This record gives sequence, structure tokens and C-alpha cells, in this order.
Amino acid sequence: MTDNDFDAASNFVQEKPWRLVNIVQSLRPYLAGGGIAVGSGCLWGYWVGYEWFYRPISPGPATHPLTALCLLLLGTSALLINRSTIFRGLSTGLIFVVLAFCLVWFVDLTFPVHISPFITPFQGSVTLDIQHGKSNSLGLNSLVLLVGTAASLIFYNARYLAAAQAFSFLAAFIPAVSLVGYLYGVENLYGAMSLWTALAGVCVGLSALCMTAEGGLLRYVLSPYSWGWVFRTQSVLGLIFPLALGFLILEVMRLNDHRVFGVYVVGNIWFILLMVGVSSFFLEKVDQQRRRSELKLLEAATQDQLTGLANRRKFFEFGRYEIQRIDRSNNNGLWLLMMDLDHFKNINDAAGHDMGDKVLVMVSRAMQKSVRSVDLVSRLGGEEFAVLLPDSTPDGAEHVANRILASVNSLCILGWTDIHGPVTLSIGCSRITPGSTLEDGMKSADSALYEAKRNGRNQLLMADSAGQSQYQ
Ligand SMILES: Nc1nc2c(ncn2[C@@H]2O[C@H](COP(=O)(O)OP(=O)(O)OP(=O)(O)O)[C@@H](O)[C@H]2O)c(=O)[nH]1
Repeated sequence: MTDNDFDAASNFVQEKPWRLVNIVQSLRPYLAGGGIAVGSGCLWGYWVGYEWFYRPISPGPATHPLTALCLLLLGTSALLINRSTIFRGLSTGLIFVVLAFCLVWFVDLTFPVHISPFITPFQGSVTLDIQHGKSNSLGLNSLVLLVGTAASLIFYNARYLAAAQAFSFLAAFIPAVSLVGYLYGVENLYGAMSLWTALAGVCVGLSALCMTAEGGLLRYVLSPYSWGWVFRTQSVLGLIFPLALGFLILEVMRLNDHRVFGVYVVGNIWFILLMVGVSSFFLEKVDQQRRRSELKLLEAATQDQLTGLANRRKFFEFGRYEIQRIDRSNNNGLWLLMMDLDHFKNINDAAGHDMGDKVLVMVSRAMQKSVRSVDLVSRLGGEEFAVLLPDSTPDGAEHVANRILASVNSLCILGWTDIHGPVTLSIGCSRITPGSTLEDGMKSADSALYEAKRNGRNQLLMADSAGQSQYQ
């Protein structure tokens, strides 16, 4: 694994700052302020008798004073919610006041009673409007918008972010439909909801949505990683494309050609399919990168950096796995070679550390070439190596050990062997019998290796000839 590979892998693993979450959360007071401004503007309009402030398009729907009051209270509640305990208490109080108003409203809408006029501020103006045949009523849409926002704030206070998000989304959705109606000039879409109610409703609904940015779905939409980018790009396109297409289609339909409605349906289906296709493309790319990084991290965790051989960790993993296998099956057994380069310190001292490293790399290659593909050569540390030979025989293990001795002896390392003679190593060999542990095998092979060193180095010693016979 090169340094660049490692950087790429660690970039992938390191957590990036989730800045967008903070940015979206910081929008909350402004949006809540928007709701407060519109709500109080409407009430002020009723107070001074300035109609435009509560009926922006005349003759069109007006913002009912109770709706304006509730929007003002909810905006204030959203503004205070993250403050000190007193303000949070006040904020909760305001939510319950709104819910109480909504209950009265609901009773009025459901049963043949009229309680709301008793709690409505500026009821006189409302009565006058109705007498003059102007629209000024409490609508079901506004009720759902207010209850949705209030529920979202309550769930936010209880830290149920996903539920808070779902309710705020619902709350903002309803006035958003009315806004589209105003944009398209289609009365059926906005019905009895005034432009001010729609604007203030979107503001308070979105302010409730913004405060939940650290959880639920929104957190993933705001992710700093590729999937967040894909989602955001698609959300913006998903907003613009159907809106623009809808606008065009509506213009054509106004000319009484209703066949273009099919174009709208097919256009949107086509658009969704395209977006899904683009998502799959990016998802696959990200997943590919993740798979590659995982592989690199796995390699880094199990490989010796200098020689590319298996490291100590891999040696123990492989050894324990193979021991389980010989315990279960009746194969020839697992053989272990413990190996140590002779007088390696001299190489470092005489020719420098770089030459020492070069020797280690070349010796590792020679060892790797001398074994079967099922064997595992590992560097346990320094100039100490080990080979695990699964399903082998005494002759087979001896043969491999001698092949390693010969191939290391015959290495030609410019700057060392040409001046100081061949590199040599000593090997101790043991068999790991069923029921014994890897540590037992290492102990026996180490003793044999120690004897080989004492006997003059550059040789193989089987554990039995070192007086510790382990195989029959
Ligand atoms: N160049 C290099 N040297 C290393 C590395 N790891 C350990 N060494 C050196 O290897 C040397 C091991 O020396 P010793 O333990 O005395 O062994 P030896 O000189 O081979 O002597 P015997 O084993 O008795 O034959 C030390 O000088 C370590 O600094 C490495 O990654 N690169």
C-alpha cells in the first residue's frame, strides 16, 4: 500500500464536518421571523383597517385573524424553542395555546356550533367581510398546517427528530401547494388560503423542519458525502423540472388542448427514471471506492509494509484457522518453520539501514518463491520470519526449508553479497499436532532454531533432532 493509497483510504474513513446541517439550522430564526412578520402584519391590517395586509389579492381569500394569531404564536414558539429553560417553557405554552385554538376550530368545522367567533380577535371585521360577500373563513387546510407545525415543535422538544420532521414536512407541504396555485394562477390549488397564509405557513413549517436538520432524513440530505450531493442536486432539479413543465403544460391546456396532460405525466416519469439512473451511477461509483478502500485497509492490517509478506497478525489468524482444520480433518498436519537471518545486525552496521531493508525485501521474495501457494510466509518482526505449511509431511517440510535455505544463500544482492558473501539464515521446524496450540508449535520450532544458531547457523534443525520429537 503506497502513501497515496493510504491517504485515499483514510480520506474515505475520516468524518467530514457536516457544515450544511449547521447552515440549515441557522435558517430557523429567519424563517420563524418571516412567520411572525406576516402573522403580525395581518393582525395590524385588521386593527388599522388596511385590507391589503390581510387580503393581498382582492377580491380573494383573506388570512383569518385566528389563523394570523396562530401563525404569529407558532413563529414565536419556533424562535424561542432553543433558548433557556424559561423561554422553552414559554414556547411550549404558546404551542398549547395554538392547539387549544385549533381544537375550537375543529369543533366548529365538524359540528353545527360556532364557538370560534368568541375567541377570534377582530371578529367585527370578519363579520363585515362575510356580509359583503368576501371570503374570510377558517379553512381545513390552514388547520392541518397549524396542527402539523405544533405537533412538529412538540416532537422536537421531546427529541423525536424523525417524527418532528415528518410533521413539519406535512405542515409546509400544504401551503406550498397553495403557493404553486398562486404561481400558476390556478384558483383550485389555493382555494380559500390567502397568499399571506401560504407564505407564513411555508415559513413556520420550514423553520420547524430546519431545526430537525441534525436527525431524520434531512441529515442524510445534508450529508457532506457524495450521496448528499446527489440527493441535493436531484432535489433542486426535482423542484425546477416538474414546476417548469407544469407551467408550460398549463399554458397549452389554457388553449383548450388537454392532450398535453399526457406529456406532463410521461415527462415526469421520464424525469424520475433519469434521476434514478443518475443516482445508481453515483451510488455504484461511491460503492466501488468504498470496496477498494476496504480492501486496502484490510491489506494494510494484514501485510508487512516493508516486504509485502503477511504480518504477525495474519500469521496468527491463518495459524489458528489451520489448527482448527487439522483438529477436524485427518490430514498430514500443519508444519511450522521459524526462521531468523544470521548476523543481520552486521549488515545494518556495515552497509547501513537501507541495505538492511533491501536484504529483507529480497530474502522475503526468495522465501515466497520457495513455497506452495497454500503456504503462508510471514514476517513476525525484524529479521524473524515464519512459514506455515498446511497438510504437509516431515519430508515435505524439510524439503521446503532446504529450498528456502538454498534460495536465500544464492541471492545476489549488489553492494552486500558481492563484497561480504552470501546471506544465510537458520531454521527451526516443528509439527503442530492435533490438540496442541500454535504457541506450542512456535515454542518447539524456536528451540530448534536456537539450537541451529548454536550449531553454527545457516542450517535447518527439525524439532525432534533438537531433542523435542513431536511427530511419529
Ligand atoms: N534494516 C532493518 N533492520 C532491522 C529491521 N528490523 C530489525 N532490524 C535490525 O535487525 C537486527 C537484529 O539483530 P540481532 O537480533 O542481534 O540478530 P542478528 O544480528 O541477526 O544475530 P543472530 O540472530 O544471532 O544471527 C537489529 O540490528 C535491528 O535493528 C528492519 O525493518 N530493517
